Amino acid sequence: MGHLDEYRVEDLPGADVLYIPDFIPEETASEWYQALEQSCTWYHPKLKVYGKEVSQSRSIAAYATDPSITVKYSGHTVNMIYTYPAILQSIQEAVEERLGVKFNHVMLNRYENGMEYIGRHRDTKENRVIASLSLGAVRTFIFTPTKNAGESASIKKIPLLNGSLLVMKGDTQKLWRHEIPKEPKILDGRISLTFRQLDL
Ligand SMILES: O=C(O)CCC(=O)C(=O)O
Ligand SMILES: [Fe+2]
Repeated sequence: MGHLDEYRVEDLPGADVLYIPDFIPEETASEWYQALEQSCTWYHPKLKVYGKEVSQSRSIAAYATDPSITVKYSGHTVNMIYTYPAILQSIQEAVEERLGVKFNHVMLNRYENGMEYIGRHRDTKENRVIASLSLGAVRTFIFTPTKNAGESASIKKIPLLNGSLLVMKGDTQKLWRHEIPKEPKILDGRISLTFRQLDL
């Protein structure tokens, strides 16, 4: 991904993050948003939190290229679909072409408004590269360093624009956590497509 060096995000010691603000034009982003809202298998996962069943606020949809790929988190086995809708297939190909890497899984998140969020977390290191395409409302992505990121590391906020692409790779998951906090003033929806590489 050396051809994308100009998009490297500074001030994230030990991490390896690219941010392409204008990956696709806003008009395309709006078209894709509507198409995905219609064609994906959205649902609210039921998670087990401290032994209690709770419904996750943001909805998700998940696809994989190979039937051996399964994903589980917080006691929930993800409803994985092994046939991509045509629009999703072409989006994945566009991302693969731009980055020069292949993905075998995509997890989509739909945040109805600023009350829906994703808590601070790390994704598994199995995810060598995660590319996240943002459609819709601008939401703030926050990186928080773990102790191992070093003394100089501090919180970094990136407003993820409509049509932008954020790529996390290398030791990013090992040394940093990330989240999208609640922003109650935001009334519009956002969809993110997180393309991933899982081991078969
Ligand atoms: O919505 C996003 O951009 C981030 C989602 C995320 O961190 C995840 O799905 O692991
Ligand atoms: Fe994540």
